[in-house]
Amino acid sequence: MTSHIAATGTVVKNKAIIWTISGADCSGGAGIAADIKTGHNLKVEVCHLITANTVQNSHQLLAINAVDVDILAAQAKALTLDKPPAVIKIGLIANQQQLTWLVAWLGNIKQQFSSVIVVYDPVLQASVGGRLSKLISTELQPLLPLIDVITPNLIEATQLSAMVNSPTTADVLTLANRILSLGVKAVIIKGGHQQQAANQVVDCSDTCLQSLTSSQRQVYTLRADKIATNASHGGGCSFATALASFLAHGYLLRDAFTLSKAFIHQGLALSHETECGTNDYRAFEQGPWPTQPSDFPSVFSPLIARHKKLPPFPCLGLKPSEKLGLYPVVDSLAWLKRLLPLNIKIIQLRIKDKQGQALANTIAQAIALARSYQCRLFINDHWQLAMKYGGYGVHLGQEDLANANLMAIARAGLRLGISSHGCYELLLAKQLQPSYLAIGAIFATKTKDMTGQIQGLANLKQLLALAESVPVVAIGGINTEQRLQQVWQTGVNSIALVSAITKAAQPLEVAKKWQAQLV
Ligand SMILES: Cc1ncc(COP(=O)(O)OP(=O)(O)O)c(N)n1
Ligand SMILES: Cc1ncsc1CCOP(=O)(O)O
Ligand SMILES: [Mg+2]
Repeated sequence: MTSHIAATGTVVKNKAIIWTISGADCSGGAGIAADIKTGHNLKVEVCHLITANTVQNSHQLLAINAVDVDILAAQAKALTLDKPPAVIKIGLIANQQQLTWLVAWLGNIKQQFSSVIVVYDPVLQASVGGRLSKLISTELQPLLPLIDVITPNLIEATQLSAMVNSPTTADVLTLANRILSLGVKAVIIKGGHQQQAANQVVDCSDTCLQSLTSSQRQVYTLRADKIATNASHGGGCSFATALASFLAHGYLLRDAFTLSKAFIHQGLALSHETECGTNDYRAFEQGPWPTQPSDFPSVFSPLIARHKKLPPFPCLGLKPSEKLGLYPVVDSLAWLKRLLPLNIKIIQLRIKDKQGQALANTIAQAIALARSYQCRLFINDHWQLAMKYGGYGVHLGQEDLANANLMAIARAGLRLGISSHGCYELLLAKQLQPSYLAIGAIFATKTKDMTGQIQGLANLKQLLALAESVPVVAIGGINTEQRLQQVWQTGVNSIALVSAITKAAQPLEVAKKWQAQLV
């Protein structure tokens, strides 16, 4: 959402704009129709450039009439002046002329609007059967370096990767790596096309491989059970447009991917519920912005695979509906000594500038001190020392998790709090069954570099719903009473503060006053 000041002086919120460059399916299931419905449901404005008019029904593709490239060029020119895109989603490219124009035009638009993101769903075949495009996959090569995210299914991914290597059977990651080597910045390979026998649960995993730097690649794998329904016409188009919409709203790729998979799961589940015994191939059911935890996928990662047998971490010992309230995060024993007498229920020691014996001594004393006040003390990062000195709990970030012995922490009976920045990380952390989930940064903060990871209040509310019964701590930039109240009203269990207390002129007064507001 962007905003501008209107002539009246009021701030006008503009909807994010996406463009879809794709074919029209007269049966209303796929292509432009799906894109407009998805964009509408996901609260973006959709401009559409139609590449071809197709004649198809639920059973077959009968004809295709490609649109003249001059019309596409004129539409692009007119819209660039009026409604510049945040994200461009490309679907059907009908022929070589369109491809040649698109490659030249995308090169220009990316220079003109450096932040524009291009999502490409490589539609060559119609799902009702028959070729939609005159192009063969090798001809797509010049387009690929202009693409930020490509979203092939397994069959399309195999065809694309054959440009790099002979099409031998390969695992999904090998396919994804080959596709990245063609110049796209990220690939999401959709695994939903596996066949499903009656009453059989089929795992439907989608894999995203993102190139972060020339040598660094990041994998995200999301799993859901396949839903048996005939209402999946346009599901692929809807997935790519959902991704475009969430990216246009400013979500990171990992979160846009997670939300898009939830959107598709929700739509398939909706149609499954209303299925009435017909075998007709029907349009994918478009639902609203996904919020139900049951629609969200599970995260699969090496960390999760290593922790299949991890028991749940101990809970925080709260009475039903009791909240932790104020959660000061401080960096010294001196701060603990000042704050613990205030009767706070939770506090964190977050030391970044000590090592060796000095660090160990501080942590040992902190644990003993907090115990004497019966306060829940979480030690940030230093889980071995927290275990060694019989601490109450540890707080770990997502990067810290990789190097921590979670089984040892759990077996030692320590509580675990985990940081998360968005829905992908929240779902991952939740699968480890922590004692609490932290969500941040809610607002911009000077305490830690959180570039690209500011959640805002609306997203915090959505993440809270996904956390279900796990207590949520909000953190980051909560430094005014107004912000404190806004965050508290979302229903979080606790609010963590660093600078609002440690940089306050009268820290104890602030801590007391704010603590009294969080009941
Ligand atoms: C309550 C709470 N939430 C988040 C954090 C951040 O932890 P992490 O991501 O590991 O970053 P560092 O604090 O280690 O810089 C936290 N400490 N506490
Ligand atoms: C450690 C951390 N993790 C997410 S935001 C943040 C810093 C919070 O500090 P402040 O309360 O001063 O904004
Ligand atoms: Mg940490």
